Amino acid sequence: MAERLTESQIDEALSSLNATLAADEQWQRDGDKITKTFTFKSFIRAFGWMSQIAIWAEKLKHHPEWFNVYNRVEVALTTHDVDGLSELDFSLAEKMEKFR
Ligand SMILES: C[C@H](O)[C@H](O)[C@H]1CNC2=NC(N)=NC(=O)C2=N1
Repeated sequence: MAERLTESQIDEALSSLNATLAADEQWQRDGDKITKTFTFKSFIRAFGWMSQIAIWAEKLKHHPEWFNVYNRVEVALTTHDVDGLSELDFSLAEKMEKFR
């Protein structure tokens, strides 16, 4: 089972996740979640990306909270099993960036 990360582990994981991302592309901390809004060229690009991520989510057994309107996908990652953030949230976030 996933383990709940401590505050300092979260700070470190978030810095590492954001290290290669532009200032306007950064993940944000929102309590027990990390969040980001992805914008694509079209709805079909957004939905194609969501389909790829859905397959990874099944593989990782870790699923995003997300909301899609047209070319925009608002993502929130959290680990319900530990009532907080775990390594899985950061692994899924990395996949999201990789397939972006
Ligand atoms: C048994 C199963 O792996 C768990 O219920 C998983 C499924 N997907 C999950 N996804 C997320 N985001 N948090 C969880 O705690 C979680 N738990």
